[in-house]
Parts: sequence; C-alpha cells; structure tokens
Amino acid sequence: MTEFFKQPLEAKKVYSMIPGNLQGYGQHFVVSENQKLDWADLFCLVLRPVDSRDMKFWPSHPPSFRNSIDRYSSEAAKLVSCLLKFLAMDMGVEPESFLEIFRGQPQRMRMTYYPPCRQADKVVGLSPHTDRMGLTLLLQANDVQGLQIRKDGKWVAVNALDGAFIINVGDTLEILSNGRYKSIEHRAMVHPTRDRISAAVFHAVCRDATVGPLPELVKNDGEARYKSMSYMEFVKGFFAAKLGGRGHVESLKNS
Ligand SMILES: O=C(O)CCC(=O)C(=O)O
Ligand SMILES: [Fe+2]
Repeated sequence: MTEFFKQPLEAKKVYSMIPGNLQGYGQHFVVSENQKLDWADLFCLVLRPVDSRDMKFWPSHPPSFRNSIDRYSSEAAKLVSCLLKFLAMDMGVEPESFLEIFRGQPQRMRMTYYPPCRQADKVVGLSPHTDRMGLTLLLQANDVQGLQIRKDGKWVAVNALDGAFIINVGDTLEILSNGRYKSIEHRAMVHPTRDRISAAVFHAVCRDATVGPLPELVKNDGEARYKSMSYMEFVKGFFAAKLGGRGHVESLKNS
C-alpha cells in the first residue's frame, strides 16, 4: 500500500477512478470544480464478493500487492463475521439470521494517503462523515495519528494503538440495531511534516437486504426508531443527500 502511493503520479493514474465508479485512484466526492478538496489521495477497491472484483483496478506493482490485499480481505471477513456474531448475541437476536443479512460479506477497501501540509490547521484530510456500511475495520498504517471522532459535539483525537484495528459502527448497523449502536461521525487531520496512511475495510449488508430495524428489536423496544427501505434505496439516498456528518442517518429516524 505504502509502495503504491510512493510511485510517481503517472504510474498511479493508470488506475484512476472512472466517473460513476467508486473504484481506483482519485479523490473523495468531487461534485464541483469549485469545491475545496480533501488533503488526501484515495485508492478504493471492491474486494468481496470475490467475483465482483474488477481486476483492472488492482495494481500489478508492487508485485505483492494483489496477493496481500486478497489475504487481508479474507482475514478481515473472518474477523468481521466473528464480531457480527458477538453483536447479535449482545442484542439478543439469532446470530445465524443476523449473519444472513451480510451474506457473501460484501466488502470494500479505501486506502488513504495524507501528504504533509505545512499549514496543517488550514486543511482537512478527510471531511467529517459517517461510514455508510455496517462495520469498518480501520488500520493506521504508520505511527502518525490523525483520526478524530465527534463526541458530544466536540472533536476528540483517537490515539490508535500500533497494529490494532479501530472498529467503527456505520449507518447501516445503527439502523439495524434500532439505535443500540451509534454510527460515529469522524474526520482525519493531516500532519505538518509527516505523511500518514490508513486503510479502511467496509462491510456491507447484501444487495437484497432490507435496511431497517431488526423485527425482534422493534418488538422488544416497542417502536421502530428508523425507517425501513431496500439497500439500493438506502444507497441512493446516501448519495443524493450529500448531507455529510450524521445527516443521512439522522434523516432516516422516525420522528
Ligand atoms: O484515515 C483515517 O483515520 C480515517 C479514514 C476513514 O474514516 C475512512 O476511510 O472512511
Ligand atoms: Fe470513515
């Protein structure tokens, strides 16, 4: 990953994002020529289901890249199904049927390279957002900190432990859990003299799933705190809303 980003721009541009496809090398949510861009380069890949991989975006350099990402993907998927099982037990729902919602373990990866910026306080590495999917495994690839979460309206720095994953709850999981778990708003800041690299692996529900509070939980809680919709409708709403922060998940709450 680090070696990929270190290459000259021309080598990376071979894998440039194509409009309408969120895979490849490029930048986050470029919606207008006048927009202030995040101080980061992204590289995104669809990893699972395995047959949905588009190998034209998978770099052939460094030579170990494809194999490393493939192994990383299957280990991440194993870890996440374990975590989902624990979450099901914690919520008191049937683990098997909960895992069924994540059938095939749809998985995407976003690698982010944040170059240093001498006026680091004037830029944002990755703008405030929540992760749209279920669970995110986030790894900070070097020892430069930069992740912040919004807690009680204030930005709090997260000091990642070396080599440990940060697990983020995304919008989908907040909704499925009927609000038991909260999708955390977060952003990334940049360092004045050092570069930073992170890798996020996002885990989504399967394409035919319903995004809505689990029926068992609605029964228990006596109310559905969020609207229910098909996963496709949910994704469309996310991109149409362009709300940023917790905007989209808040808009899906039942008042
Ligand atoms: O770089 C980070 O620490 C955050 C990355 C992130 O939030 C994301 O890729 O969604
Ligand atoms: Fe994120």
